[in-house]
Amino acid sequence: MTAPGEIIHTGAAEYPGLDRWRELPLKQQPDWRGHPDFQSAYGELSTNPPLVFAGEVDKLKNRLAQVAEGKAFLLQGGDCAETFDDVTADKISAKVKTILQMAVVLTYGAALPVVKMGRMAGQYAKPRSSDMETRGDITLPSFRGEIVNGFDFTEEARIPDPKRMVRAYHNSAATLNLIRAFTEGGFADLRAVQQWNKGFMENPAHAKYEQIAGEIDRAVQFMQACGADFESLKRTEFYAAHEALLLDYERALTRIDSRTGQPYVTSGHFVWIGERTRDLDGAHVDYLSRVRNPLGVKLGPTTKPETALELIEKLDPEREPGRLTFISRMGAANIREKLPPLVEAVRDSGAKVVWVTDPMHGNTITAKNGYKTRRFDDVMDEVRGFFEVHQAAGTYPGGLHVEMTGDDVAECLGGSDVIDESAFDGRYESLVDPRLNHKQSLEMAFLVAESLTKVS
Ligand SMILES: O=C[C@H](O)[C@H](O)COP(=O)(O)O
Ligand SMILES: C=C(OP(=O)(O)O)C(=O)O
Repeated sequence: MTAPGEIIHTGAAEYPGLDRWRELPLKQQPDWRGHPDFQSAYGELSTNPPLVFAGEVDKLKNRLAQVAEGKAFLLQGGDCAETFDDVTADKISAKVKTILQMAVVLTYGAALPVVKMGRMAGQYAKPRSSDMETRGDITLPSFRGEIVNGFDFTEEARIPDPKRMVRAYHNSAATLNLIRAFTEGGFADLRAVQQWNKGFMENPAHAKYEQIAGEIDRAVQFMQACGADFESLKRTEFYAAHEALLLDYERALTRIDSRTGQPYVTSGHFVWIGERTRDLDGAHVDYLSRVRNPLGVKLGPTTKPETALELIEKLDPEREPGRLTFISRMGAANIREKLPPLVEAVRDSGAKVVWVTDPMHGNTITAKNGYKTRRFDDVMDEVRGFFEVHQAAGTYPGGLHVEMTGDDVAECLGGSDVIDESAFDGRYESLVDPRLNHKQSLEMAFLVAESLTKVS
């Protein structure tokens, strides 16, 4: 049996310091190192092929360096928690389609390239506020994402099972394969994406976006008339991102890049550290400081300016362009007060990070009928606050990070095609946090495009 923290030699990449995290406080993990299947699952992941290639990861870092310079915009979107059952062509294509649609609208608004990234192909681990969940008089371990345990409220389902990491790996591979096929194989054709957006405009609830939708349409027609190379516009880059929460999984999928001799997390192109695990002396910050991927860190309302600066020091000591993205998730009520000191401190330090807004996680409420939800108006208010703060500080609002889906779910309240609480029964599918549905996601893109048109 392996003691917690013991280094397991199963072929996983060896690199000086890479295993230092094992000696540090490690939050939000299942207690499964003694499970009879742990070693074999870890071993299998350690020798499986990487899901992404380090060269692609470097390319993304270059794209993010452009964002940090204010020359591109970043869109990160996808599920709160991916599920194994949702690894289907329909669900994946709906998500990719929605992100591409949003990206076209944002590209027009920003008049800049949009870096497209899914919370996809790896977003299987969830941090929880509480280790236990109680329903009636039964208390069981919390659901921690399908990479760890099952959602069903039974004792058996909630036992962490390391074999789930292997299933998550294979599901991520299948998802990534389809994303690559879609985005390389013609699905991303700008003209097709524009046709999908026309479908959105047919709903009278969206008439207020007519002007900007018409402008985009004319721009596409103009490009066509000028003989623009639509062949090259049939393909697009699309990157995979997830929270690097489960360090056994991330460690097992770390590989040494044969070109540079440097370690990369190969479970996705971009990984982020969550609000609950970003302790300066914790295992997550240490581990991710040692891999070469571009990294995100979530910053909630309790973040102090000096913490943001120390995170830069730890995660990006070389000040490498595109290395670090700060994803603020303050809540609509806080952003105008809490974000400015952070943005100003980072600006004054001379460090260049990408600033992204996550307008979801600070705006969670419980609906009267018990569902976890978010109001579309609060989400949009936080986005507006984000732009205002950056405008006042003379810094660049670099992107959006949203929990969304391509399906017609009812999880967040509001939007022009209004969702109210009565729609939750039957159309609420998320296993953890509420997502914007397809229409709400596009509506957000139109609203952000309007703000960007004013900024640019
Ligand atoms: O997605 C984020 C977190 O996992 C989630 O907000 C935690 O939710 P909880 O407070 O229900 O545990
Ligand atoms: C858990 C998440 O966010 P945060 O760390 O900001 O709470 C998330 O993005 O899934």
